Amino acid sequence: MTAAIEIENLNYRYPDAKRPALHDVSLTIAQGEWVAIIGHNGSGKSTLAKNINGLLAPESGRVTVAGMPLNEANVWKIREKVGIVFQNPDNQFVGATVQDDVAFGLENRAVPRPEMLTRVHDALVQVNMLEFATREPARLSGGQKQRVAIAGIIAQRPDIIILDEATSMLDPAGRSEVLALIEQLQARSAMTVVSITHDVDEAASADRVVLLNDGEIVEQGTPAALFTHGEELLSLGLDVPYPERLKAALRRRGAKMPDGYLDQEGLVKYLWTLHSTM
Ligand SMILES: Nc1ncnc2c1ncn2[C@@H]1O[C@H](COP(=O)(O)OP(=O)(O)OP(=O)(O)O)[C@@H](O)[C@H]1O
Repeated sequence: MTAAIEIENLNYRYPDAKRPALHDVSLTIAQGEWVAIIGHNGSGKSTLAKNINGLLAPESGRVTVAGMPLNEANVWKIREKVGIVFQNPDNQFVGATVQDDVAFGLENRAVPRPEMLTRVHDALVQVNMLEFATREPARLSGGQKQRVAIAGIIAQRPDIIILDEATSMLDPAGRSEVLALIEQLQARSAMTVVSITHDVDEAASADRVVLLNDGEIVEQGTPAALFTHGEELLSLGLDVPYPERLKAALRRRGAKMPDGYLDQEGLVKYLWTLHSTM
């Protein structure tokens, strides 16, 4: 299977910066995979995303997206394959209504009107926002706004969706709405998802987590493998998922807790077994 994204020995330095923002980064992301990129502020996450869709050009190294080498000749074709959802839902709206907004990217690409209507309808169904089609985006909740932003992207049928801190400005309800949607999209349409995030709970939903520190990949693996190194993550200024924090707190109070990573469901099951042996 061809990789969705292949990054080989990528180096990037901002003009006049003393240190490179990315140093010798190599990363292959399979089609249909969900990879979360985590790291403290300034570790290079956004710079990496901008190197994937050609907003920045590497100093050295190679980036291949959907089988195409990223270069001046391919950059526009590649941007059609990669949709990015940004952090602030309020900065992403251009349409007066939800449906206009979702149609905007298609109008720009001169998609014929009947096809455009079908795609807008389908995208709104997928994000469960069809009943809001004629509403003003400004009046929606944060989670709903991000779902509309995602509809605008999926209407364009990209192969890859990058979430650049897309849930960080949302309240917990909005965050879970958007995460549930991403999980569905990935499962149903085998879309490749790259989520750049500070939110370890979002990272815990991914297939693989990549940890960046000072522009380098310092660790990667399944969320279960990575989050068992809770202490190390904390030392890098990162949080650990709630079940791991609860586990550590219970251990401090003398409860016997398993060593391996537990997601929320696993922790609940384990707590029941503790309860039934008390
Ligand atoms: N436009 C710029 N010009 C110069 N240096 C920059 C620029 N943008 C980012 N940097 C620097 O590059 C490094 C990586 O920044 P980047 O924004 O990629 O990190 P990040 O992990 O996305 O951070 P955050 O979580 O705060 O968004 C940092 O040292 C940052 O100060």
